[in-house]
Amino acid sequence: MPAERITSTTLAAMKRRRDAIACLTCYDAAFAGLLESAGLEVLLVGDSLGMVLQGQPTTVPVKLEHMVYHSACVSRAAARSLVIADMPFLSYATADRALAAAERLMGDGGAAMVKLEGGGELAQTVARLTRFGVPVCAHLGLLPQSVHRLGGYRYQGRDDAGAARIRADALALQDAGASLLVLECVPAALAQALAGELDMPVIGIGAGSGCDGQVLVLHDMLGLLPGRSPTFSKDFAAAYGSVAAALAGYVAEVKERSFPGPGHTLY
Ligand SMILES: Nc1nc(=O)c2c([nH]1)NC[C@@H]1CN(c3ccc(C(=O)N[C@@H](CCC(=O)O)C(=O)O)cc3)CN21
Ligand SMILES: CC(C)C(=O)C(=O)O
Ligand SMILES: [Mg+2]
Repeated sequence: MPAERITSTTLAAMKRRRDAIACLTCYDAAFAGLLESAGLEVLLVGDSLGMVLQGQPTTVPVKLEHMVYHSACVSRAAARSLVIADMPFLSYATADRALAAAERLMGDGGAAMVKLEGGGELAQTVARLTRFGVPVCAHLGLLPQSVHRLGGYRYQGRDDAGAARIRADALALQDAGASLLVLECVPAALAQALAGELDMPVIGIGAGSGCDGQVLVLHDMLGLLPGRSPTFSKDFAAAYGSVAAALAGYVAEVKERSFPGPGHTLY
């Protein structure tokens, strides 16, 4: 009998038990099988695929079609893990567009949750999605789709005003119905405080070890992008010697909260 599917309810229970959530990005069926076997609870079909698979300079050129295709590849091979699909650039610029994008990502792509980048300005959109049965993961801190406004991939929430904005955004999105939060490139102290305050689990990337779980880009943690991976990432393939061992080592280090260590925590 197949094990029960992981949902946002499973992840909320893990948070309450202080059981760390292990997540990686995943873009195809072969890796989906390996990641699920290694014990990853969450597979994120990230729009990072634009940079990692397509060789684009940013995630901005990624299209809904691309996300639907890769979500379908991953979800076909994942029986138990929660498959989250990124909504690409501007595909959730209005609530109507977001509902149409969710229809494709879940209906054709087989995703069980969608993720969108932004704060309180998205509360109405998140409320509409969740009211119609679309589980939503929020994404705060460094927002790669806003790289042309931000001027680069830099840490966010480093001053009091920035930290207060991220906190207010997180509370607004949780109130609107978001059931998960990815916090990218914020100081570890801020991420730990938010994880303590919020009911929804907080999955960190470059946000220290005080989160409820961790996510990395698969190709970074497998050392497939030498010289092009962020400092907060770690080459688990170099540390463990094979793909399967790297995935198992990542899950173990996330669960025992030894990753990210001080060397992978910038602020
Ligand atoms: N391969 C890859 N890994 C990622 O983690 C990733 C992507 N691609 N594409 C989409 C976004 C972009 N991300 C990035 C990209 C670069 C940095 C970076 O170079 N950060 C600097 C810190 C800058 C600062 O000090 O504020 C670093 O040294 O890590 C961070 C996140 C995270 N995501
Ligand atoms: C880095 C994660 C959080 C992401 O959004 C992506 O891979 O696109
Ligand atoms: Mg993304």
